[in-house]
This record gives sequence, C-alpha cells and structure tokens, in this order.
Amino acid sequence: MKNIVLRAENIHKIFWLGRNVKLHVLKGIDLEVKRGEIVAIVGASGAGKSTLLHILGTLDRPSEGKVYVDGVDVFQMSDVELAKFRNRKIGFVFQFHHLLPEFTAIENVAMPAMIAGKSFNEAKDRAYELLKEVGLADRIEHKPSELSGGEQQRVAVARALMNSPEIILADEPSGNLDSQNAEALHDLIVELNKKHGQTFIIATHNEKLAERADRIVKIVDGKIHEIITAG
Ligand SMILES: Nc1ncnc2c1ncn2[C@@H]1O[C@H](COP(=O)(O)OP(=O)(O)OP(=O)(O)O)[C@@H](O)[C@H]1O
Repeated sequence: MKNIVLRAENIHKIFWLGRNVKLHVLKGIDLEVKRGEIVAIVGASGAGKSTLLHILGTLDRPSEGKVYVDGVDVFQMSDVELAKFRNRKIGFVFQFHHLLPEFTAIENVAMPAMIAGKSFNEAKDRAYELLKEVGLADRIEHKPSELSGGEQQRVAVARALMNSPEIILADEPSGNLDSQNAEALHDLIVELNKKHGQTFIIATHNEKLAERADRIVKIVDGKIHEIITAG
C-alpha cells in the first residue's frame, strides 16, 4: 500500500551468548508505519526497543522476518546496496551516531550528502537551511564541543534530514537533555513532522515525548503488548 512507508513482518532477534546460550529478544514483531506518522516505541529497559530500531533502520539483520521500506524487501540486498539505500531513505538520531568532533555543525549536517557523493559546496546551502530550521543559523561554524547538549541534538536532527529521508529513526533523542531542552526537541520533532510530513519512529522512556506520537507501541517480553492511538 502506497501510504505504508515501513512494514515489519514477524521480526525475531536472537543473540547467541555462547554455543548453547541464547537470548531471544524479539519474538515476532509485526508493525506497519504510515507515511507522515510519528510512532513511539516504549517498554521497560531491556525490552528490545533499540534492537528493534536497529533492525527497522537496516543497521542489523533480524534472525527471522522481513522489513519493507517503501515496498522494498531490504534484507534481500547485499550489505553494500543496503548501506546506499539506508543513506538515502533513513535518517538517524541515535546516541551512538555521534556528531564528528573535528567537523563544524554545517559540515556534520552536510555529511550524509557527501557520503552520497556530493561535494561540500553542493551540500552546504541545504545544510545551512536545515540548521536555520532547527534554530542554529548562528552556530554553523561551531564544533560539537562548542555546542550545548540540546544544540548538538538539534544538529543531529538537521543531519538526519539532509538527504530528505523517508523515515527518521530516533533512539531516546532527548535522553541526555534537561526537561527544557527535551521539550524544545519534542516541539521540533512535531514541527518537522507537520511541515515536511516526515515519518518518525522513536524509542523512548520519556512519557511526554511518547504522548506526542500518533501511536504508542508498547513492547513487553519481545512482543507488541499493545498499540495506543492518540486522541
Ligand atoms: N549485541 C548484543 N548481544 C547480546 N545481547 C544484546 C545485544 N544487544 C542487546 N542485547 C540484549 O538484548 C536486550 C534488549 O536490548 P535493547 O538495547 O534492545 O533494549 P532497550 O529496550 O532498548 O533497553 P533500554 O531502554 O535500556 O535502552 C537486552 O537484554 C540486552 O542486554
């Protein structure tokens, strides 16, 4: 269906800890995400939220099951094809996807376009527009260490938008922020979603952020326990 941007079917993930010791983290997840939707994934620590986001974001392969992004069965691709596809279709605001410390804000934002083969000169106008959009037009030459935590996360959001991806995945995006900065980031996500129709899938413990999603997907014991629709 055209308005389904992502579909996950029967996703299982097993981590082998030794020859006979396994951890069955995801036990058959089915999920459809509509274009332009904000979906929050919630659940206790260790429930498998990050594991699921990594699989939906094609960063990790499931032990079983399929993921379709824009109708494409992503895990049929080779690692090289998948990396190119990912860079075009998916933006990440992950804690481990840190900004590159030796590059300025505008260079960090331009990076996904440069990975896709553009020069900095070709990418810099859009990178500037995006930084302006996240309220950082006067910080473009700052390196990450010269930015506050909230500002760094806004640079990460601008970077995630650089290649106009279909989907932005965020793992605890406001996790390291104080409540005021967290609130500002939540406002920004909702604003970008409204303005650009950008799809967001966000794993979070933050109830205030989850409440702003169109749907909240709760994971318990490796399965979807319930899906709460807003309003
Ligand atoms: N690479 C790995 N190898 C082995 N076990 C792993 C690996 N990655 C995650 N796990 C385990 O899988 C389970 C789910 O981890 P995951 O990070 O997905 O949880 P989470 O719901 O995101 O938790 P949190 O809210 O604390 O971030 C945990 O018990 C974790 O220890």
